Amino acid sequence: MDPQGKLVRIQKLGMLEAGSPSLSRAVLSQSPGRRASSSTTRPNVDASSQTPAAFRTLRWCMMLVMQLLKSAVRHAGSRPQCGVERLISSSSHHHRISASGRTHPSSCTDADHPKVLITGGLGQLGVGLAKLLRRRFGKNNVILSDIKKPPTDVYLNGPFIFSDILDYKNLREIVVNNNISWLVHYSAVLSAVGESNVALAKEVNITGLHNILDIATEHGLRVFVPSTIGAFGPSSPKDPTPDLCVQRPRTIYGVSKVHAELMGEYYHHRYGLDFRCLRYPGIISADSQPGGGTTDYAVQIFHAAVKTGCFECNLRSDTRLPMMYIDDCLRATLEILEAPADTLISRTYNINAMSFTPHSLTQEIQKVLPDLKVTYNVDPVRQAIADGWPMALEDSAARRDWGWKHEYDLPELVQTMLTHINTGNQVAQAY
Ligand SMILES: NC(=O)c1ccc[n+]([C@@H]2O[C@H](COP(=O)([O-])OP(=O)(O)OC[C@H]3O[C@@H](n4cnc5c(N)ncnc54)[C@H](O)[C@@H]3O)[C@@H](O)[C@H]2O)c1
Ligand SMILES: C[C@@H](O)[C@H](N)C(=O)O
Repeated sequence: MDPQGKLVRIQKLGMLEAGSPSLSRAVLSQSPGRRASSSTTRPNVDASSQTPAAFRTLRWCMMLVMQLLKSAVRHAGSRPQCGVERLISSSSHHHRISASGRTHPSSCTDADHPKVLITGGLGQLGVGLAKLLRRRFGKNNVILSDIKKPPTDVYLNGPFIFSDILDYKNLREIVVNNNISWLVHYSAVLSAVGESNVALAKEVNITGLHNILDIATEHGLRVFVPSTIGAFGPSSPKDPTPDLCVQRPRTIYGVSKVHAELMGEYYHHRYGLDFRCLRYPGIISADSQPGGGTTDYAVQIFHAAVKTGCFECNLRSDTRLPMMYIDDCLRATLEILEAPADTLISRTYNINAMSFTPHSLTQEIQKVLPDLKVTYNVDPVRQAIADGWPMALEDSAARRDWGWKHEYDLPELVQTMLTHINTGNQVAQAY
């Protein structure tokens, strides 16, 4: 790591940015247009005597055009969309991307698409997001990365690279060598694991985030960092929790996520970083396991219901939390990544889908599997965390600004999860 060098680079970026308007003012003050006003007092001269001035004018015009072209190229680099896509995303209020991501126009070549790096990609969400983005942008344009060894099917399904977000130099090398234009930052230590290893959570969630933001700023990347219902605390309004309200979380996970929201927004305003952030509810998925959070029970109960018919829940039966099916979460992520910058009134949005308690989830699963038995053995650490979290998120700004709309409520969630897990089991048994 090279904090000193990073600071100097960021300062340089700031100076360049702050310096550019005065630079253009200086160029303009020397412009022939300004000189022309003084030349109006000159006596009439014939065309041949104007040649040096005309030449200077021409040269100045060419320089101006070059400047404009350079800035257009820079701009295109930070918002990499081909013409057809730009049309699609500029109407994203009305245009819905299917969860399969198959709406992308065939006229775009691989080179027109963003080149995406996903950090922490082998957790609950990364592989699914890579699938969705690869369908949309092409297999080779989406690189998964993590510090773990990928399962063979993941390794074979598209580019995978080792990346430790705490290794600044290595991260920068990956961004440069792969011409990365979008960065999805999924590496994190989640709420329950964070409470059992605060030092690790601080390192990964705070130092790691600093590396990501500095590299994204240095290379003009669009960067997505997920936040969470865990960014709120016991003193936040709970039902529903608005986008803007008191945020005093009591976990290191929550503190680090509020820090991420604020740092990202600060870099956006200070350096023009294209930072985008969604506060996810607890995410439910069938074919990937949760990584040590407070909402994990809501995934584990489905597997237990299908495999053994019994489940021991570590939260109280009346603990109501916001939850979302993974397809909705990943589609929201793609939608905010593609939203035209001028539609984003804010850089951090709540997204909401459904809320349930262990009891109401059990009842819904019992409609399909009536023999399911759930007992309760409350984990005080997880329960204390959940008691400080929202019951529902207020997400009208996301719905208004970039057309967010969830598709899965509790009955669809239960049906889809049970179907996926059953199908997965049948496929596994067939081998
Ligand atoms: N899953 C949810 O319910 C949920 C809800 C809200 C927000 N989020 C956020 O979404 C993101 C992804 O969540 P997830 O559930 O996939 O998390 P996860 O815990 O399942 O996966 C995190 C990944 O980060 C990796 N990682 C840890 N240290 C690293 C390092 N030094 N360098 C690179 N990678 C490292 C881990 O190996 C792991 O694969 C996280 O930022 C999380 O906070 C998730
Ligand atoms: C809610 C979310 O951030 C994560 N699933 C956790 O429980 O920690």
